[in-house]
Amino acid sequence: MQGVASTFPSVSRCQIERPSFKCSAPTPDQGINRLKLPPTSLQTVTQHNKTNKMSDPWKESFDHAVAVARKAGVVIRDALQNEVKVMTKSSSVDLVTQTDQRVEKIIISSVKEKFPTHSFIGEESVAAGHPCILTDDPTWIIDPVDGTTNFVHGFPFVAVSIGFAVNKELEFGVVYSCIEDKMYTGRKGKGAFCDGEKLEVSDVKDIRKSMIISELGSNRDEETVSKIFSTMKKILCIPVHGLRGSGTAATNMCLVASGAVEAFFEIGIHCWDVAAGAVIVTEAGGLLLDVDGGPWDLMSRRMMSANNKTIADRLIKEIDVFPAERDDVVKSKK
Ligand SMILES: O=P(O)(O)O[C@H]1[C@H](O)[C@@H](O)[C@H](O)[C@H](O)[C@@H]1O
Ligand SMILES: [Mg+2]
Repeated sequence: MQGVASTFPSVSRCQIERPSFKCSAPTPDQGINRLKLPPTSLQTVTQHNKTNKMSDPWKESFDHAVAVARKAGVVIRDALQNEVKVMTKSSSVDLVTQTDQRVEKIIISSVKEKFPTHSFIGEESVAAGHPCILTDDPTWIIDPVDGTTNFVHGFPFVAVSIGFAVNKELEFGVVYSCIEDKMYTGRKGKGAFCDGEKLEVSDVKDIRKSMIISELGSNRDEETVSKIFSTMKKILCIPVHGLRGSGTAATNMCLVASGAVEAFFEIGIHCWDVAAGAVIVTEAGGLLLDVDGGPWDLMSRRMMSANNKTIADRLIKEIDVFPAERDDVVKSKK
């Protein structure tokens, strides 16, 4: 499928001064699914690796995703110390920086080198005109900087998000919340973790005891904004304990997985915002639905992720749905 974008579009620029961050050096991964081999002969080790590859075919890809996400996070943290050149994509509030583009190139080129047959869907490659179609190929679904607006303003929630799908099914997700220095991971059938600690969604069933997270998005069409606000008003007035937004869908989903909030929903997100988080939430015991209660679809740009169906169904009743064009719509070339 599509490869790395050689050049990203050049768009309108302005400059912004931001507060600088002081960040500690990253710590090594603490026991994230590390393979422990007993001391034994080379032959047995080789045999063990072969068996392991068959029973756990995506382990190498997963380990690589964790390593490259951490490396990307270091690049993002370093970039926070400097002035950022801000460019725009679909509208004046859809921001992109050279860091988004650079980090995506770093991730894709490192994956290509190790796994030359794999495919990619990356936020900035798609912005540069690459197709956003999921095939049966092993596919890396990448948001190099989830929370670009946060990054531009120095609001301290920014994540590298890497989802991985095979035969159109998500196999693992890695979200590195790089300013907090938290590594979230999920692998199909193998659980979800944050820095090696197992994650579990909250067991709250009473919506009146819940905390919900959502976003205002980057659509400034008045009718859409009214629907977003009317939804939030209705949810607040249920009442719920609180309504929050971190500015990154990937981080929001990790907060559902961690049990810090009961649910995250948004219309207008893209597949790269939620592919990794989807695995992390489900592996932590949560569920994913469409915002109308139907089955969730990665390309639909709609997401309801919750700790349980009682909470999800109650929220779905209050959502004023608005249209968002699917990610996999093939645009005709003019
Ligand atoms: O563009 P990036 O990668 O920063 O991602 C988006 C967020 O993930 C959304 O939840 C959020 O609502 C915003 O639309 C934001 O753009
Ligand atoms: Mg994003």
